[in-house]
Amino acid sequence: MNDDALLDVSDLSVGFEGFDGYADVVGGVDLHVDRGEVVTIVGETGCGKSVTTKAITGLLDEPPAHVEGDVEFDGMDLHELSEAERDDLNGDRLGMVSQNPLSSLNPVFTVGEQLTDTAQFGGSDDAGLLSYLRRRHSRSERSAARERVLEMLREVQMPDPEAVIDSYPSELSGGMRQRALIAQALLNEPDLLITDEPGSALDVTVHDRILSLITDVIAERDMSVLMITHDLGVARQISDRIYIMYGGRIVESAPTEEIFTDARHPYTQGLIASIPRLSGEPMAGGIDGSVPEYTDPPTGCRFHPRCPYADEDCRSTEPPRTSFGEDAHAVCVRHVDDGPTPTIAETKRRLMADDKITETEVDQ
Ligand SMILES: Nc1ncnc2c1ncn2[C@@H]1O[C@H](COP(=O)(O)OP(=O)(O)OP(=O)(O)O)[C@@H](O)[C@H]1O
Ligand code: NI
Repeated sequence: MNDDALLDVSDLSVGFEGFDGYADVVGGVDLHVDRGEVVTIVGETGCGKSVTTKAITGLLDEPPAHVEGDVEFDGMDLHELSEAERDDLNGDRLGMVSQNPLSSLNPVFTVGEQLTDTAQFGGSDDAGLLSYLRRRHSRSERSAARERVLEMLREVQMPDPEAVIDSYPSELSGGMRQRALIAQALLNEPDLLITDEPGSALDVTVHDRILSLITDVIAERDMSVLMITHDLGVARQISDRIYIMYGGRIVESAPTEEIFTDARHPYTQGLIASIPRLSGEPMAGGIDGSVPEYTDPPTGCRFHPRCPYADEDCRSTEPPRTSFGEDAHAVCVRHVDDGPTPTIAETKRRLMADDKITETEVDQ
């Protein structure tokens, strides 16, 4: 679809078998990240951002997950690769920083052992293979790799890197573990870095520091980045282009500034109206309601139960996708229909009016 695309995802869908039935989480996701481009996926908690990135990087167990669609990285179809080829790619050309550093670092090896393996052998986590590879490589190669790890730990501003390199993950604070993971992802100078809300599990100041670290390392490198965040303000600071996700669907995408000047989807507009800096007086509590139940999702447009413009069409039919220029689109019936065109001001007015109605109902 796009010659410049380093990562090209089309029609990705992910569901999970579970006790409550089949959860139809992600569907119809098309996205691309061009060479040198920084792209974010933004959406509320539970909207399917992590599931999307895990499906892209092959981190979901199938079953219970069912993944369909095409994922191409530099022209290679990722689903066609063997597990070994995939491991090679993952620690080498594709760096991943996950939302939960504890589950990504192995508790039984020191930070130095794990990162030095990554520096020498890429992304394999096969213990047998790793010990074989270690025996085959010389001590001088090992110590050169360790030196590289130390350098990278310094670059991510790890406090006391000489001590940290011989520590176990459990001996580090949450922020330090996150820094170790960022260092690991960058060790082999990946072409694409995928980061899933780095630091979101940490307290606000540590989170802010991790974000500013990520911003710095991105600025210093010519790599492509796919970053997940629930914070539109962060996306604005960092990215060239933004995808807005709701209920496992991409509902809008556009170059970053266009999202803020010309937001076209009522959900995007609601998110913008919730940011104090952008909207003057923000809507208290954001958009009313919560993300859908994936075992029984709303019919038609998944956003319709929360949308201040929803009508019968929205409840009964899948919304169409409308393009605006080359690189922007919105998935909302209002853009092909005669109804009111959503503007941020109008959406905010309606959402706040909805708030009031709910409050009165509660009072009674
Ligand atoms: N392994 C799994 N099995 C079943 N359901 C899952 C699994 N992983 C995720 N889900 C469900 O998929 C939905 C989307 O989850 P996901 O983690 O992608 O959200 P998110 O947008 O990353 O949210 P957050 O901002 O909180 O990280 C949730 O309802 C979640 O319960
Ligand atoms: Ni997530």
